[in-house]
Amino acid sequence: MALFVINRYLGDDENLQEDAGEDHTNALLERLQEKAKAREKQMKNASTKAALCDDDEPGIKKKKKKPKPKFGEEESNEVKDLKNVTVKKRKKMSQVSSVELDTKREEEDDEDGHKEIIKKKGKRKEKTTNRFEFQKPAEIFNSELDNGVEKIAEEKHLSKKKRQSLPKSSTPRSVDSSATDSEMETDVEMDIREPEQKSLSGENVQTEAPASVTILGDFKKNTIQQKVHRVLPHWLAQPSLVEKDIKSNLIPIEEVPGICPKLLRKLQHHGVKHFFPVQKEVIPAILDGASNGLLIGKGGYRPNDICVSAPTGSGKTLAFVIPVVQVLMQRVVCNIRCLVVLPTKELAQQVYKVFNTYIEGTNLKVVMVAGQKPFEIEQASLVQNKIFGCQSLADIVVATPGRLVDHICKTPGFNLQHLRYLIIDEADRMIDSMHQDWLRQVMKAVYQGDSNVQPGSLFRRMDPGPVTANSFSQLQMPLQKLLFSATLSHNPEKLQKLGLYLPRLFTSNYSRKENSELNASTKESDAVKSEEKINFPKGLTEYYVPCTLNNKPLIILDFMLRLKFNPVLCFTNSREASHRLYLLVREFGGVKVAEFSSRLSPGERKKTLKMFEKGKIQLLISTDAMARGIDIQGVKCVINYDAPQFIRTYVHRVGRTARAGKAGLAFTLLLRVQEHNFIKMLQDAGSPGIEKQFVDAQNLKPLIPQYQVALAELQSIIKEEKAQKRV
Ligand SMILES: Nc1ncnc2c1ncn2[C@@H]1O[C@H](COP(=O)(O)OP(=O)(O)OP(=O)(O)O)[C@@H](O)[C@H]1O
Repeated sequence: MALFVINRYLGDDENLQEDAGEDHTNALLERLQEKAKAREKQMKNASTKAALCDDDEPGIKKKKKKPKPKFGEEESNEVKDLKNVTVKKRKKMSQVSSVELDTKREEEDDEDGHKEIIKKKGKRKEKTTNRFEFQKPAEIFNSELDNGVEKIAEEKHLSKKKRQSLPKSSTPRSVDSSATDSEMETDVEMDIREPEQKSLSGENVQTEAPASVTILGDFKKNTIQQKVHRVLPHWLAQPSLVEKDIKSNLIPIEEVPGICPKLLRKLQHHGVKHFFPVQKEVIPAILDGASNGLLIGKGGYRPNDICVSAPTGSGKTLAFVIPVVQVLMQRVVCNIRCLVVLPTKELAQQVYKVFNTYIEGTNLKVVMVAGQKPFEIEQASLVQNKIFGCQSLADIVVATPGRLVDHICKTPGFNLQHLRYLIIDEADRMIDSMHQDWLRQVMKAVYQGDSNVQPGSLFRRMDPGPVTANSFSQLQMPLQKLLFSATLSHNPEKLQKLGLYLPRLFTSNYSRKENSELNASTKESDAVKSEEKINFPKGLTEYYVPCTLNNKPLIILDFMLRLKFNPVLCFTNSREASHRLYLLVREFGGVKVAEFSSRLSPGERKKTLKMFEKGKIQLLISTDAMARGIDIQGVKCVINYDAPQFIRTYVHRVGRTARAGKAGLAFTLLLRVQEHNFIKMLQDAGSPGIEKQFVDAQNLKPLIPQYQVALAELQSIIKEEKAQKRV
């Protein structure tokens, strides 16, 4: 019976009858023992793996005892074992792949019955524990399990001791470096991290998935080149160099080729015996573009457009006035051949004056349309109505963009079809004002007569388009754009807005080293640097004066009364600030002061400028209306009462002194909070260096009583002004 039961158990019942005997009984018993051993081993493995999963929890104490498998449950235990192996493999895979897979692994773990673990533990802890599982050799892990919680506690104690004995820097802290010591000590993870660290340094550590496992979607970390290196167009990368130092690079006017004797005499008559570096380079280039006369370019080709970037006060105005006057002197019929566009009325007035000086004694006529005079008067100065049609009265028009567009749209006979030169002064500022649409209007006016040109006409103007054999077969009446600024952008995207034709760049913002670097491999940072670098006038000395909001006006008074700076041009950031400071200094007394801002009418502004030029005003307080281009002889000192926000503004403000190779001083009053950023802005722009200039508080003390009185006066004046405004 016993044999029968054993045979049934071993699944041999069909042989029971045939093999009955003593040998057979012994064999059966042996097999039974083997089977029992195998089952015991399986059970042991199963319980170990279950404990392994439980051990994921911070409290290993929670290790659950697995119910003993019953007969007939072997198969299900094997399946469980297989599942455990799969979980391990998956975890190994997840370590190899990126963090992105973590979420997926969480889901997989969930499916495998590890929900509780994931819920209870933070993500950081879970990752650490998982890593331990794959990297730690199985023997260490099993022995820990065998010895139970007590052994682990013992090890914890030992490892803590070991850590304490190690120097701080050598204590390995990988993931949990941010956690506090107390946090780590309460966590069993720290105990098991010790062997992990050891295994990390060991050679046999298996960090990759086993060869039998195929990892789908595995990837290697490739460094992707994210930055697109910018390559400057050749004309920007290879500009013509304009020397920065005016004084040591003067050239006698006779040595510059192509200037007619009449103009040379005129130059000498006005005290110009030498050309400045920018004039030496640019005048011949403009003359060269018209070497075949006014109506066709050199060799019949359209001449290159020209961009000039040279420091403030370096003589850019004369660099375009002289060649334009020389070329236009050849004209027979009066038509608008040159249009100069500038941002402000005052600047237009100044350039108009220079043109007038050099057209004297020729048939040329220059007209200014900048809103200084009523619109009708400007119209009458531009066009004359005759029996046979409208006749232009101007060869050269100097204009501000707004007024120019008004005349293009509203003045009958205002004709730009014969325009030969379009000069854009303060070009960077004019690019910024492109939203006014003035350039499109001008170009439309220049090419509008295209369809009306007679078939037999010798010269015609075609809308610029692709260069074809046909476009070359016609003689083109060229339009050449000339751009000037002290802070001309070298940014091709910005310049592209101007629709330049094969431009040539003349610049002082340039060094040979920088250029060769740019040329070899135009790194973006280099390109940006060269783009932002600005040249300051050689004779300029820059200072900044640390101040507080309260002592700012006192510092200005100290400069004027004690240090006797005269004449001083002082800039504020708003017309209100200009007005208040003007009133305060006026009420304080002892200084001839005036203000210059849009508060004044154009007439008042003109008068103020004249008085300042004549030395009748010691301190002129202005907004940025005067920052650009204004050329006032003898300004020895510029003070930035308010620090400018942009480097371009700073460069143009301080550029009102140290002009034409002379010396000049620039002071900027800086609040403590402004100092760092301001100095950095200047350094980035390539300033030769700004020095700190302290004003002794003792020097300001004697001014305080009178200053208090002036302040009280100022308050009542402001109140009155506000009341008047309301009425
Ligand atoms: N060759 C020269 N010889 C003597 N003086 C000159 C010469 N060229 C220009 N100047 C004088 O230098 C001063 C500055 O010239 P200009 O106004 O043209 O400078 P700019 O480069 O246009 O300055 P900004 O960028 O500030 O407009 C003017 O007073 C001008 O008369």
